[in-house]
This record gives sequence, structure tokens and C-alpha cells, in this order.
Amino acid sequence: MTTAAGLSVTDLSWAPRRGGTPLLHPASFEVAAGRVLGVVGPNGAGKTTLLRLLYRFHRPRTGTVCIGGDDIWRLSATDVARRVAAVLQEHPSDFALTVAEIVALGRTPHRRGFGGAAGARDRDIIHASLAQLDLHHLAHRHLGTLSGGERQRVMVARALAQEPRLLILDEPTNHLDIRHQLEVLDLIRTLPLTIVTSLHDLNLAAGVCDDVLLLDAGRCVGFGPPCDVLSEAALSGVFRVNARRERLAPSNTDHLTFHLSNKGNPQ
Ligand SMILES: Nc1ncnc2c1ncn2[C@@H]1O[C@H](COP(=O)(O)OP(=O)(O)OP(=O)(O)O)[C@@H](O)[C@H]1O
Repeated sequence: MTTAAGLSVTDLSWAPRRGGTPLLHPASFEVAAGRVLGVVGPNGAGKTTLLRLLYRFHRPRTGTVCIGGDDIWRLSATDVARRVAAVLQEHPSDFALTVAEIVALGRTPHRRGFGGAAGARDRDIIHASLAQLDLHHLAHRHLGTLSGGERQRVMVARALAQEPRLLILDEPTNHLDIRHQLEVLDLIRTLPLTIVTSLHDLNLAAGVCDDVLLLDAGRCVGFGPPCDVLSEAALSGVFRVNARRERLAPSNTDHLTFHLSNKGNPQ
């Protein structure tokens, strides 16, 4: 049984070239073990760049990323893979592998030596991961024959099979119909892991995340509970729209709506 690990980010910045313009300006924040952080912001704000730093794809220009108290650049790649799993927007192109084979790849960091045989525990975990994402009926299908939404669920199942302590998700609801969006978000809420997820849908972010981090042109301009960070003023400024927070009846919940500034604001 894995346990969630806290994430601690200190003065983290990144630029593609030494001396180049930073795509992420120094940012510091903490995510306590078991919490869900949503990363939001307009296209090109730096969400994917930040996530890539968290799963050790980019080496920081400045600062550190600590998971469970350890700097990820002081750990081996295998140790990082035992702590962090990432579900990315781009899917692997090994279309000839079956769904079960792709999910089994999630066990790789836990095997002794590459190519080590799967044991009973590996098989149990693969089975449970397929079940959690409702994939058993697709287990023997080749990835290349699946729809975009089915592939997305396979990638989440592979990440769960990795038994990470921190799960990174880049737009996990992409390609998913409303039912599967709700199922993946429900799963996110119930997993006993620390989760960092980018989300474009700000109402989904407000509904599923404990905290949100708002990025604008590579700068962290807000961090905290959704009701504080996703204010009308902040969203209107960052997304250059008129953002309104409205109260829905009869559910009595908040809902954000957006209008282009030059088109007036329906009352
Ligand atoms: N390796 C790179 N070299 C140069 N520019 C890059 C590199 N990676 C990202 N960028 C640029 O950095 C900016 C932020 O990109 P990023 O993918 O992090 O944004 P994002 O917030 O995830 O955007 P979206 O919502 O469109 O997915 C973009 O302008 C992008 O073109």
C-alpha cells in the first residue's frame, strides 16, 4: 500500500536555454500529502512546463522540487518513477501493445532489473488498475484501435499501476465525455495520493481541487483555495474576459461564467 507524499516547491524557474527568457519565473508552493492541486491559466501560461519540472522531465534553472522531503534531482530515475507518475496530453505511440500490456508497463520501476517477470502482486495491481478505470472489457484490444477517451483512461490506469505517491495529470479530462470526466474527477478525489493536475475548465477545478495555482505568462499570480484564487477580478484580468461568479439554484453552488469584454455582459 503506497502513501501520499507531500510536495514542496522552492524558487522553481525554468528557461529553455541558459540565459534565455524564463518560461516559468521563480515559484514556491507546498502541497500537503493527500491534497489535490489544480494548475490553471490561459494557453501558453506555463502549466505543462511546471508539470514537466515536477516529474523531472525538465531540470530546474533555479530552485528545487522535493517529494516526500527529497529533492528529485538527488534521487535516481527509478526512485523518482516509484514516487511520481504522470499522465500526459500526448499519448505513447506503441499502438501494437494491448491495453493490459500498456498498464503492465506501470510496474516497470518496481521490478528487479529491466525485463524482470511480473509476480502475483504485480498482476493484482494491474487487475485493480484496469478495474478502477472500467477497462477490463478492453484489456486485449490494441491501443491503436481505441478512441481518444479510452486511451486517456488507459494512461490513467498505467499511472495507477505505478503506485505513485504523487500523481501528475496534464488535462486529464481531455477527450472524455461528461460521464467519464465525472468518473475520472471522482477517482482523483478519492485516490489516497497527492495530485497535481492542470485543468482548463475552471468550474471543474473549483469543484475538485483543494487548492489552485493560477499562472499568467509564466508567473504564479495566485495560490490557495479555489474560492479565493478564482475571483472574478483575477480571472477577468488573467483571461482577458468578463468573469462572473453566479449562484446556481436549487443546488446553491457557485458557477463561473465568462463573456468577451467587448460584447457586454448579460445581466
Ligand atoms: N522547450 C521549449 N522551448 C521553447 N519554448 C517553449 C518550450 N516549451 C514550452 N515553450 C513555450 O512556453 C510557453 C508555455 O508553454 P506551456 O506548454 O507550458 O503552456 P500551457 O500553459 O501548458 O499551455 P496550453 O494551455 O496551451 O497547453 C508557450 O509559449 C510555449 O510555446
